Amino acid sequence: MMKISCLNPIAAVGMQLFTDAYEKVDDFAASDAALVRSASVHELELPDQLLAIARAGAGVNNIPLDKCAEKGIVVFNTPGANANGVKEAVLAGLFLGARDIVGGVNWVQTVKEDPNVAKLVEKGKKQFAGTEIMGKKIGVIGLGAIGVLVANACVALGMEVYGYDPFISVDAAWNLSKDIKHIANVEDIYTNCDYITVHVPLMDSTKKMINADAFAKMKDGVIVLNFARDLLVDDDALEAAIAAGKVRKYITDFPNAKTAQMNGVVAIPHLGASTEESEDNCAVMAVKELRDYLENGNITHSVNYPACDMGICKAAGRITICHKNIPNMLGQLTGACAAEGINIEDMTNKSKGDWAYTMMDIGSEVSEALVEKLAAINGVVKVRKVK
Ligand SMILES: NC(=O)C1=CN([C@@H]2O[C@H](COP(=O)(O)OP(=O)(O)OC[C@H]3O[C@@H](n4cnc5c(N)ncnc54)[C@H](O)[C@@H]3O)[C@@H](O)[C@H]2O)C=CC1
Ligand SMILES: O=C(O)C(=O)COP(=O)(O)O
Repeated sequence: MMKISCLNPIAAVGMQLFTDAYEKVDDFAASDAALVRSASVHELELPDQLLAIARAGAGVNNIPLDKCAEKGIVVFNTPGANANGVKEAVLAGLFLGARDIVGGVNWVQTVKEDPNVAKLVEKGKKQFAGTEIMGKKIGVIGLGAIGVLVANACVALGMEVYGYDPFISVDAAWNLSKDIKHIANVEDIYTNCDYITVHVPLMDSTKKMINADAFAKMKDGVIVLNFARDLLVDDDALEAAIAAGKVRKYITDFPNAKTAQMNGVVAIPHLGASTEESEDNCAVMAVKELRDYLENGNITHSVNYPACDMGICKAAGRITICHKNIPNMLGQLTGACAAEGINIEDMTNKSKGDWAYTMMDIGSEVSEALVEKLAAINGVVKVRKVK
């Protein structure tokens, strides 16, 4: 029986997809596969028997991807499954930025006991007035699942939309409204836009991408939205930019010890994906990915191993191998089969960066001897008898 642990609560509609062949356990150390949302896996010891981790969500900066790859642990995420939830939260953020709705709502609480509250409201409201969104320029940095939805929604709101993503996927490009201005140099977003919203993953290359240089180029009174990850923004530079009046408001779904205390910051408690729909979508997609990997060895939406799909095994046996993407691996893998007198009926080999994955359907049952031979090859990190 496969043991599954959850490092965060995962929506029931997903968990129900596990059959009787699975057992839910509390102990990560005892699990064959794990599901996670935002909990950090970095500090956890990765157990030897762990085959896969599925992130029910998009961002995988809470998972040690390289460490997992080295142990043959395939990490999945659920691209796009919570994108609409985040888009709607970003739209809420836009409206919270345009007028001081948060300040106004908080102020009403301070005068709510006054019998003249209705009159006070009319007198006091001007301090919370703002601007309209229609006709303003917004720059969307990162045009993936979320960025595309945000950009298109902003077009529908009557905004002038600038989109920047040097690595945009073909799918995302197809889905982008033709009214969006394609920006080749992110500086054009900084210098032109009234609103800037960031939708890129947190990686070494994007850490603190919104820094003092970026703020310096922005228009005075710009509103910056960050529904991606706190570390994309340099907090010290942000504080200075707010103090200087450069940034009118910073709307973030990722408050931290510094930004939560800053004036001019609207701090939302990471609600982007916290909708029933997003939670259900992510859980269902994550559990389906895990099951297909555990039961068939197929990989869909992995972030550290290549996509690889041979459907359901119709041969006598199926064996899968996680290995380094280095020369002569295939020769050695097939050689090991030949040495055992095994006929390979079908096979697939794919690579992604430093790592590769091979699936072999063979004409006989997978023997222990074959597993041992394959596992002994230099560069092989995990061998699994799937059938
Ligand atoms: N607030 C929340 O609850 C949520 C936040 N997120 C965050 O949003 C991020 C984006 O999510 P998705 O759109 O689903 O991911 P995605 O992978 O579909 O899109 C990310 C896009 O960023 C682009 N990109 C990468 N580096 C870039 C750079 N330097 N400049 C411009 N573009 C760059 C990529 O080409 C890709 O198109 C996630 O990585 C996560 O950190 C995601 C879901 C929920
Ligand atoms: O999917 C993401 O990247 C998110 O940030 C959502 O996080 P959550 O699943 O709500 O803890």
